Amino acid sequence: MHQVLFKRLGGNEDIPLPSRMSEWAAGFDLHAAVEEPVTLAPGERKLIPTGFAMAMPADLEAQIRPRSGLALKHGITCLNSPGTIDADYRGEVKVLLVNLGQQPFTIERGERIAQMVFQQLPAVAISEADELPDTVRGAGGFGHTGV
Ligand SMILES: O=c1ccn([C@H]2C[C@H](O)[C@@H](COP(=O)(O)OP(=O)(O)OP(=O)(O)O)O2)c(=O)[nH]1
Ligand SMILES: [Mg+2]
Repeated sequence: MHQVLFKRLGGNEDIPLPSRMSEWAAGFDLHAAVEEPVTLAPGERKLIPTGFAMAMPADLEAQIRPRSGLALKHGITCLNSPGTIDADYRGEVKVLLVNLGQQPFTIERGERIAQMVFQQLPAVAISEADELPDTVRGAGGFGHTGV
């Protein structure tokens, strides 16, 4: 079990910490810590605060992903999906929402706007090489096997 610390930031005692809505949910839902309702016009993007900062073990990352219900019903998604929370980030976690729908969408304080999924990262060390090992695919990509 990985221990992740959430620190509620001042004035947000009423905002729930990220939580799973079902026992085996992959994502912890994030709540908007906006002081007043915020409206996104069609095509508009805004950075929405969540009211907490966090600390997780160094081999974890957290991904901020859209909620499919908001995407389907209102065209609301995360512009930088999936957003990346680095293990050494101690600032407020924020969600970059964009309205791809055709109607304005208003975010109320406390509303669930996105979800956070934790991932374990492999240890990686990079080194420069003059040659790379051959493969059957080689440099083929971007649909070279057909559609
Ligand atoms: O949706 C997001 C994406 C990022 N962050 C925070 C946590 C993350 O650790 C930090 C940096 O994010 P990222 O590496 O994606 O952005 P960057 O443009 O590379 O900024 P930096 O130079 O600060 O790494 O910003 C969020 O709160 N929400
Ligand atoms: Mg970065």
